[in-house]
Amino acid sequence: MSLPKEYIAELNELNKEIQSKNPQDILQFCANYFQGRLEEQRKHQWTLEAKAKSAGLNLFPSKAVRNEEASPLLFKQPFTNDDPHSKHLDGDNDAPIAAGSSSGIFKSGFHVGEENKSFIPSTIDPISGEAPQVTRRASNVVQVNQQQLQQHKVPTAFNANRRTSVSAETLNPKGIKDDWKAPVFTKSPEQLQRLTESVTKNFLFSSLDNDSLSTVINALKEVEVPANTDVIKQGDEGDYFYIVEKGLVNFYVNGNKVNNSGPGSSFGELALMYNSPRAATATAETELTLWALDRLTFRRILLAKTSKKRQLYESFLKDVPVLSNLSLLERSKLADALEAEFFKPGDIIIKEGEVGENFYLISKGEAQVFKNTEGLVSDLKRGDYFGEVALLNDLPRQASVIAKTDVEVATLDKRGFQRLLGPAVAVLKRQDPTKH
Ligand SMILES: Nc1ncnc2c1ncn2[C@@H]1O[C@@H]2COP(=O)(O)O[C@H]2[C@H]1O
Ligand SMILES: Nc1ncnc2c1ncn2[C@@H]1O[C@@H]2COP(=O)(O)O[C@H]2[C@H]1O
Repeated sequence: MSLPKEYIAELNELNKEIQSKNPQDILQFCANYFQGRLEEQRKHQWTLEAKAKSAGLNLFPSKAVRNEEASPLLFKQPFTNDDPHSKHLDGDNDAPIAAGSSSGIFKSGFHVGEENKSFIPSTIDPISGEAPQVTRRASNVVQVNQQQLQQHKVPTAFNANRRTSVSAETLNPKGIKDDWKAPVFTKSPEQLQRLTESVTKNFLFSSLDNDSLSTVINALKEVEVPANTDVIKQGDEGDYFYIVEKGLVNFYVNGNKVNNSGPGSSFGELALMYNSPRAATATAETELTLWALDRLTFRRILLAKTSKKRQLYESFLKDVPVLSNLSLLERSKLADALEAEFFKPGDIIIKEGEVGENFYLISKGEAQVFKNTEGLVSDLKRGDYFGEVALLNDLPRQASVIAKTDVEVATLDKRGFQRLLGPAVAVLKRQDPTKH
């Protein structure tokens, strides 16, 4: 008997993931991977079912009596709800969405291409780890130290090799009622103003509608961290996601400095997204002002929103030839960062000589490339890309790109381009149209 096609396709994807991530704990990696795939598929199915239902169709008649409030999910979870591994002290029992602990989608600077890695100094963590005292500066500003941060870090017996936490509660698709309410930390007008500035600098928040944005802003808690303090320790369980308002943070993996980040950036998303141990130690180089978002609000609001985009773009990205070397996880992260833009026939999408800020993939329609000196140089269709030359070489736009029909593009800004295209960058460089 030959094996089912879908099974072979899944295994091929998994093999690619394993090749690119080279995980140490193969079984845990595979478990996470398949749990992520299962959840994606289940969510997709659930969305289809909900859409069909609103159109008066019943896609799955045998499930017609499903009790939505009690069980929003269409398929059975592989582990039961009372699986001991799904319990967290904060009552959060959300499930992972994908596998691996690689670079984040939310902060610039990780996931840099090979050529950028050489800029990262390899220094040893100089941090003493001594815990200063906790002081309260104002009722709604908490000054923390390691000891206090440690209090958030629940299971003390946390084991990196434990089975991934799984339960019936996932990202809670819209419309499903439950008792969860995001925390609210009252803020002064001055805090609100500072927070709004930090939040608007962070592209993660750009996809939020007004309600979600206000939920997140309410739920953020201001945290002051003294210099030389570990905000996150590699291997711990994830509790908070952080946005940096002021100061500098260094990241260390196995004692080696791998990265740093400053105001407007964010960190601590990987463990919350993938239910994996913290991938790095984050240490305050200077005194920090951070905004902390609890794990559940992060997953329920921020992650749920980005997942929508993921569903929208993932199948398109699979068919883009230049991205064929990207792993499933890399494609998911790219999908999260893409924004749709629409053009009418004759619209100038890119103008020769201007400064380049974006990279484009055509998801619908056709466009044409013109050079002032040569006229029409090429035609572009769905799956083609443009706008890479200026970004790769720090040059002005080398040609104009004009919509021939109605065009929809998926666009990525410069930071996303450098951070998220991974192995595709080498292909883009090889195919540079100005060098052929
Ligand atoms: N090179 C890196 N590898 C892993 N994590 C990094 C890196 N640079 C920055 N980080 C951040 O460090 C954080 C540590 O906690 P998380 O794993 O939750 O999320 C991680 C990322 O946000
Ligand atoms: N022959 C060509 N010369 C220059 N740009 C081209 C050519 N063919 C296609 N292009 C695309 O047109 C884009 C114009 O903006 P960029 O220079 O950023 O990137 C360019 C390429 O993606």
